[in-house]
Amino acid sequence: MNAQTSKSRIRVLIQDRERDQQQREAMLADPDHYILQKAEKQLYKLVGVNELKTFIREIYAWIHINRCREKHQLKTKQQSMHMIFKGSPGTGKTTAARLLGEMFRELGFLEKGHFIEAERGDLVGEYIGQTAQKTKALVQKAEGGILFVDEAYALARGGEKDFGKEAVDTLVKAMDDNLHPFVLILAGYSTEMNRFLNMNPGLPSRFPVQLEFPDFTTEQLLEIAENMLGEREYIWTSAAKEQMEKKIQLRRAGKTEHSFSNGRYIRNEIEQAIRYHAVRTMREKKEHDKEALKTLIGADFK
Ligand SMILES: Nc1ncnc2c1ncn2[C@@H]1O[C@H](COP(=O)(O)OP(=O)(O)OP(=O)(O)O)[C@@H](O)[C@H]1O
Repeated sequence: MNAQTSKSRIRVLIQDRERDQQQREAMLADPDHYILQKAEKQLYKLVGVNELKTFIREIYAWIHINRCREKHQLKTKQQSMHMIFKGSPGTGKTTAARLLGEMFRELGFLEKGHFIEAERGDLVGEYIGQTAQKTKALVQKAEGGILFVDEAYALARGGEKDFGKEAVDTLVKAMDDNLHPFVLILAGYSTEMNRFLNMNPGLPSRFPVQLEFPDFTTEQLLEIAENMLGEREYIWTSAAKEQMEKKIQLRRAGKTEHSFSNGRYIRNEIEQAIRYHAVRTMREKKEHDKEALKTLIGADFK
């Protein structure tokens, strides 16, 4: 490292330390406000998902006001936070669940806020007694955090005699256990989730929070793409954007319901374009200027 680089590195470290100190002071002065500001920054990065944004703001307000009420010796009561997320693939359900885990931890609603993702195979066993054991073990792992069950309706696949029913019953029992709190999120496509909830009349009322994650419009997908590029320090030309727009339209048209994977499709396309850009740039020149290193063109989205 030469003298100039080490000086600038030290400057960055000092700046980092000063920023940390400022953050600590802001946090100590008004913790709830600080956490809300931090969350707003993360929400700002999410495109669409208006129901989720409204819900998160409600949670902040509720927890904050509860703390104020406590100071005035007014009653506060815990609310059940188990949730249903409905939406197609790639509409942000997992992203939202992870974000909620982090926020619940910061707000003191959950002790750890960690995220455990499970599907039918993780909960359901093959012989009598195994399902309850497997499900309880997962719930234990999720204690203090989020248990996210994707494609939850798969638990009802085999009907009354299937072990999936035992998994649902075990989950329901664990949900009411206030001594070992966790947040259960059942996720999946809207139609299948509605059918699943209708088949289990005791379930809907146990999930007071039900959020819809609608498919993104083409404009929203382009905005997501632009954000992803920004995060990775890339930009794109208008021809590249047009090319991406065409690809989205074609892709969507060729897909049946639920098979278009929204944000995940965009992430894969961006990552592929970045690889194409690397090959093209390497082939074109030996010396690369900054502009060329960060600019994706139409051909990168071929
Ligand atoms: N609202 C959003 N704003 C920006 N990016 C998003 C948004 N929703 C999803 N993404 C991005 O799309 C990708 C897929 O999202 P995610 O895994 O959360 O979807 P999902 O609904 O859980 O999908 P699946 O049901 O198939 O598991 C991630 O890279 C994520 O960052």
